[in-house]
Amino acid sequence: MTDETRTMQDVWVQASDWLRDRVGSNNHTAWIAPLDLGGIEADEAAIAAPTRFISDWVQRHYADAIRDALVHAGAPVTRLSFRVATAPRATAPRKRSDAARPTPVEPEMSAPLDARFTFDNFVVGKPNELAHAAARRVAEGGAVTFNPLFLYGGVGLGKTHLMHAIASEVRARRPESRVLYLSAEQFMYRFVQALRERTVMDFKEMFRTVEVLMVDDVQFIAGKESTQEEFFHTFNALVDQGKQIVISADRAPGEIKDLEDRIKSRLQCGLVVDLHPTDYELRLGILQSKTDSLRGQYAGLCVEPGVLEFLAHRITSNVRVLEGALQRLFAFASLVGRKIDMDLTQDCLVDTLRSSDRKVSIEDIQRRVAEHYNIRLSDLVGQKRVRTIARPRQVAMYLAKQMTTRSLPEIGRRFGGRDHTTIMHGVRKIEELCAEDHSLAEDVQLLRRALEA
Ligand SMILES: Nc1ncnc2c1ncn2[C@@H]1O[C@H](COP(=O)(O)OP(=O)(O)OP(=O)(O)O)[C@@H](O)[C@H]1O
Repeated sequence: MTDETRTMQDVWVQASDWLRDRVGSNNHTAWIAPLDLGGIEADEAAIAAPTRFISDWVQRHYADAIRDALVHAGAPVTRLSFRVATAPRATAPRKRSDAARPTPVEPEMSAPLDARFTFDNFVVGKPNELAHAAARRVAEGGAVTFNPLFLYGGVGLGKTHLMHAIASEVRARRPESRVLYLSAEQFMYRFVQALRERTVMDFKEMFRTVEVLMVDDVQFIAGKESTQEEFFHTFNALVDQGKQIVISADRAPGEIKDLEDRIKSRLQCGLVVDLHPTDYELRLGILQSKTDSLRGQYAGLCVEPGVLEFLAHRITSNVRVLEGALQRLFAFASLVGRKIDMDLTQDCLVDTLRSSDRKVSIEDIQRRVAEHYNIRLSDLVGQKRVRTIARPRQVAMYLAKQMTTRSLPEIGRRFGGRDHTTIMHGVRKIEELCAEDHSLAEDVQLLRRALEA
């Protein structure tokens, strides 16, 4: 071994240790440990990864961290190049070439977990309490009581947060059990790669030997036939073995278009839980919790009374937007040296507040439609079937579907606990009628404009 390679290894060992703190030890094992530092030329470091998948993932998620780590270890690099190494690595912590066959589940199969997405950091309120309880139940382990756990809900309501929390908790409680967490997109990507490289048997074997399989955003496989087929078999094999499966999606299984019926019905076999849109109390709770952690980052900054209540009241779209607004307030206040009060909030969040203003709620729609047709709101959401009430009700259902991001089951709930198929029927009916009935089409346009105003 030459001096030069020894030095290179020293640099890499030091950088790799530093990265462990930065990315967390699970991510380190999965993504950093398999890498090698091939060499440094001028200001460019050559990083060797054992597979294309790892190489792509690391480039997308850890390039900046690796650059920082190398600088920290005394190598002033500004650029990285990646290559897939075929030769056995000299200092590999996990040498693939040493293994007689691949370990049943390679750590790199699992996507990295965000260390902030834990149960401790998840604020529980009425809209998410069932999803939270079910997620906790799965994370605790023991006999599998529902399989799969299917979590669904609109954008930014905490699905991924709960998925990561389950995976982290299982790994912490039972480090020996293999938890595989990945998005449906990664599942497809790996499957296609296995087809290309003729390693489908390894692929099957790897998936079928996990204890807990977690697939995020499963709606992604809709319309992708071979991936669906493979997913179906993987799913069945794991359920047969009594292994836990957790799935998330942006809508209920029955509502995912272009998903095979047999998969839909499989997904509905376990516990299907909806993360409801947040209510005021939950938003306020989340803001308070995030404020506590931001105070740690921005020492000396505090939030004046009334600001969090104002935000919880005005930003109702989703938690991601709420979080982003609060972060922006802290960053802005620290930059301009002002306190976080109502004035600063109005100055800093003009755009966010304006776009929230444009949001229409199902309640607004119902109220407006009831007024327009001169019927009582209670009748609009009630059970009467006379045409003079049933038709306006369908108009309101149609507008709710068109003008809000709420799912059909969610709309059904707001219309006196109706089934999502009833809502779908109502929406279609109005679509059809509008094509032939001008006065109804005009009514709908009028209502829409009034609601948007
Ligand atoms: N109840 C909650 N408590 C604390 N943070 C939350 C809660 N719900 C959501 N968040 C935060 O909101 C952000 C968005 O959540 P997450 O990424 O889990 O959404 P999602 O439902 O997976 O949405 P998408 O479908 O867009 O990926 C995250 O930063 C998450 O930590």
